[in-house]
This record gives sequence, C-alpha cells and structure tokens, in this order.
Amino acid sequence: MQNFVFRNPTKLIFGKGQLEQLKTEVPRYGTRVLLVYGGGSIKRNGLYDEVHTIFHEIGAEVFELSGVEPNPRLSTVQKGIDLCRKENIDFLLAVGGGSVIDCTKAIAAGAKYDGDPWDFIAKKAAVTEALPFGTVLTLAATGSEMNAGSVITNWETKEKYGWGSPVTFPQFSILDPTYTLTVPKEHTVYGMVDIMSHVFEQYFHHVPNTPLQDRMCEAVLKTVIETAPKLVNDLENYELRETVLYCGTMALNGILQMGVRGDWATHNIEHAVSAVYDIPHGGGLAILFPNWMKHVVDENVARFKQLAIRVFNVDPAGKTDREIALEGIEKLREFWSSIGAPCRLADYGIGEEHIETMADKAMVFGEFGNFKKLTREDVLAIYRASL
Ligand SMILES: NC(=O)c1ccc[n+]([C@@H]2O[C@H](COP(=O)([O-])OP(=O)(O)OC[C@H]3O[C@@H](n4cnc5c(N)ncnc54)[C@H](O)[C@@H]3O)[C@@H](O)[C@H]2O)c1
Repeated sequence: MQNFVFRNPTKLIFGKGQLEQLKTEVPRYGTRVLLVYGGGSIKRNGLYDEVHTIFHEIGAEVFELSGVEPNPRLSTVQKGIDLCRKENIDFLLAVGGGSVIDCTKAIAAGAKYDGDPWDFIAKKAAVTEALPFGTVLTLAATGSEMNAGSVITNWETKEKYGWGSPVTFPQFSILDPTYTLTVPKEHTVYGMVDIMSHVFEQYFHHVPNTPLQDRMCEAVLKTVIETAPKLVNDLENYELRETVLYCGTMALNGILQMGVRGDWATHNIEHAVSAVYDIPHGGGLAILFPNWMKHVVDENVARFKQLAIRVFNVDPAGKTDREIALEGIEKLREFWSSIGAPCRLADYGIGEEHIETMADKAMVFGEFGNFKKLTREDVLAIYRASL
C-alpha cells in the first residue's frame, strides 16, 4: 500500500435522540447562527421546529438561508456569504442532505475569502480559513457530513465542480436515522447508488497489497446490497435506515482510502452531465458507472474478478477471468435496476445533442482518472454507451 496520513476532525454524533447534543455543541462556537436548509422537507417532518426550540433554549440568535437547491448553486452560496457578512455570523448549521451541507461548506469558506467564491470552487485559489459549521444530516448518500468535500454548480456557465480544503470539515455532525425516514423512494435509491459509487471510486486502483482496504470496501458494498431491496419496500424501517446511514458516512470519510489512490473519473463524468441537465447525482452515477467499468475492465481484470466473486457471488467455474469480471458488472447493473435506479441517459430524456459539450466540461482540467487516464475520446465513448 501507499504511505498515508489520516486526519478527520469531525465529531460524529450518531443515533436516536442525539439532536439534543446541539445544546452543548453550538455554544462552543458563538451565538449568531446561520441555519441553512433546502426546500422545506425539514418543516414537514418536524426537524425545523425541534432545531428552533433548541436554539431558543440556548439563546442563539438565528438567521436563515432556505431554498438550497439539490445540486446547490453558486448564486445561493453568494446569498449565504452576504448574510454571514451582514449579520456577523459566528457559526453555520446545515440541516439537510449533501446539497445543503456542500452549500454550507462553500458559504463558510466564502465568508472568510476576500473575492469571488468561484475562484476556490474552480480551483483557481486556495481556501485557508472558514467559519465553523456543523450538520444535522437528513439523507444517507454523500458522506459530506464527515468529509471536507463540496460540489457546487455555476448555473450561468453550466459548470459543476468538486472542491475541498482541510478547513472545510464539519466541526460535528448529528446523524439520527429518524430524520431520514421521510426520504422518498427515489432519493433513497439515488443515495444508495451514490454510497456504492463512492466505494467503487476507491476500490479501483492499481496499488498492490491492500487486503484490508479491499475487504472494508466489500463490506460496505455487501451491506448496502443486502439492505437496499428491503429498504425500498419498507421506507420507514428505522433499523434499515440506520444501517444505510452508517454505510454512507463510512463510504466517504477517508477511512476506505487510506493507503490507496482512488479513481474518481466517473464522478467527474457525472458532474459534467448534471451541470448541463440538473439530474440527480445518484441517478447519473447509476447510468454511467457500469459503462465506465466496461470501458476500463482490461486495465486490471483481476480487481473486477475479485469484485464479481466476492461481492456479486459470480460462480467462476468454467469461465475466463474476463468473463467473470464482465458478469460482475452485469450483476451490478441488474441490482441497480432491481431497486429502481435508471440505466440510460434516455431515462432522463437526454440524447446525443449535448454530449460534445459535456465531454468538453469533463475535460476542463485535462485528462483524468487514476485507474485509467481518460481522454476526451474515452469520455465520449462512455457517454455514447450510456445513451
Ligand atoms: N461532498 C461530497 O462529498 C459529495 C459526494 C457526493 C455527491 N455530492 C453532491 O451532493 C449533492 C447530492 O446530495 P444528496 O444526494 O445528499 O441529495 P440532496 O441533498 O440533493 O437531496 C435530494 C432531495 O432529497 C430531499 N430530502 C433530503 N432529506 C430529506 C428528508 N429527510 N425527507 C424528505 N426529503 C428529503 C431534498 O430536499 C432534495 O429534494 C449533489 O450536488 C452531489 O454532486 C457531494
């Protein structure tokens, strides 16, 4: 394996009733709080009122930024930054899914950055400081609750980039599975696809001797595969929600990537699609990932064979390594279809019209991917296979 340094400063507070911990956590950072949330699901499930009751009890002065979009936009980040400056905010609390958390990260950094926040999102500048923020997670998917990453869309220029900094880890994240019980079926499915995709991004590498990393990745994948079919038919089952919530955090909090160098090409290819079409991230990944896999399988057939046998229970008898590998990829496609994930860009009404534009957007920082460096031709081939 490769040398590595691991640091993750986020305090994870997991379980039923843990929202109460806001009473001790928030006052550590100040009294003027910006509450950031999305389209109102937290009002419908009562979380909004519970948070306000706690703020009232601890005497916090609360300001609000609502309406953060799925695939959060630069314009909303700018609104949040303006509010932080105008109201002299000490601390931000994100209450929502990955979109709300990612937006909060950009606001926290932007409030301390003297310039256009797009500079650091588009990697033209580095972030050195951020306002402290915490999260109350309502959707199992991104891992943003325990990592420093954020993905922001500039809707004017149709660009969507991931960025991050050592100063954009949440100070704490509260994960009570109760608040995920109201996530609709389609977003539950997208979340589970996203979780599995994060594992795949870290599983496909060429680093030798990673037996524990491999098995930890496989454990997350097998747990999601075992839980997903039950959860999609029993959305209010607390224990199933609890399992998936924990999987989501473990899939992208840095633990699986110790000693390896993940690929991350498919996330880049997906961001270029959702920058143009504003489709759900998990839906895009479900379409693109199996096609990326087929495109790169010959780079390391042994890893795909290992995945096929250990995770998808492919019977290797009488088959070549490549046949086993391809059967594993097919099983992944079948599994995602079985839980209701899309499998073609056409499922979102996307045809050939903009694939050249999407390829240009994916290539903006040059060739990418660590498992196989993808050229523009590779990206176009993966888009075409996904139509
Ligand atoms: N920072 C990271 O590490 C990271 C990783 C992967 C993806 N992302 C980004 O995160 C974004 C997607 O985040 P997401 O998948 O968490 O989804 P999301 O935050 O966009 O939420 C999806 C939908 O679910 C709704 N919702 C959330 N919680 C709910 C609840 N409890 N009940 C009912 N409805 C609820 C939201 O209002 C929204 O409409 C994308 O922009 C993606 O690119 C970030």
